[in-house]
Amino acid sequence: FKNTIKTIKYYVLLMSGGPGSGKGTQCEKIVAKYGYTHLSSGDLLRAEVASGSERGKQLQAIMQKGELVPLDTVLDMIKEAMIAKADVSKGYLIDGYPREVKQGEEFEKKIGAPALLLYVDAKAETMVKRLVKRGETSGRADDNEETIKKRLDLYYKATEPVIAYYEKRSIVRKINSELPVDEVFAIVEKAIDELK
Ligand SMILES: Nc1ncnc2c1ncn2[C@H]1C[C@H](O)[C@@H](COP(=O)(O)OP(=O)(O)O)O1
Ligand SMILES: [Mg+2]
Repeated sequence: FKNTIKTIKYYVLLMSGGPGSGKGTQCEKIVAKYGYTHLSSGDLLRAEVASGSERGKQLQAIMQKGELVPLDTVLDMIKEAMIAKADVSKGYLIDGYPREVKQGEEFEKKIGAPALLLYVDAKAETMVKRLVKRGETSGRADDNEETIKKRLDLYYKATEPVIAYYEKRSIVRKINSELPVDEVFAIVEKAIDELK
């Protein structure tokens, strides 16, 4: 690659929040309005597996055993995807990463400091309700009540501390995601526009 990550001066926005809080829904609207490059760590991993590459095969083996994909692998994939879009990107929207404080620290070291963290916040009860409903049509194996409980536990244990970590730098904007989608987006827009 000709570009290094140093040439990437654009905004990095992190999208954080619990499972079912509405991250994906808001990301879609952000992309439509601002044209940012949307990178979802889960999508990147699944695409790598689907490509049949050597790394994809290794990832698949790890995931089949139910183990965690090494932190460096996920981060390298995000970084490569960022570099690949460096010439055309207006900014990056990173969805679902970092999942734990360690991942946030590594992100800083290898990529840089994000400009904003949108903390999409909904009550546990609301997230469960939305995921159960999403599970009726999503075809996602993890949208069932038992797995949802585990994902929520992991979120509160590992991911919420990430928000506290960035709060110290005052880049966190808390978004009330109990509201209807368009009202949530109005708050998101305000937070992004304040950056400019
Ligand atoms: N503000 C809102 N009000 C009502 N339903 C919402 C909502 N935001 C999202 N949803 C619905 C859409 C999905 O079926 C479900 C989960 O949303 P999602 O965007 O897929 O969440 P996430 O990506 O955070 O897991 O909830
Ligand atoms: Mg999502």
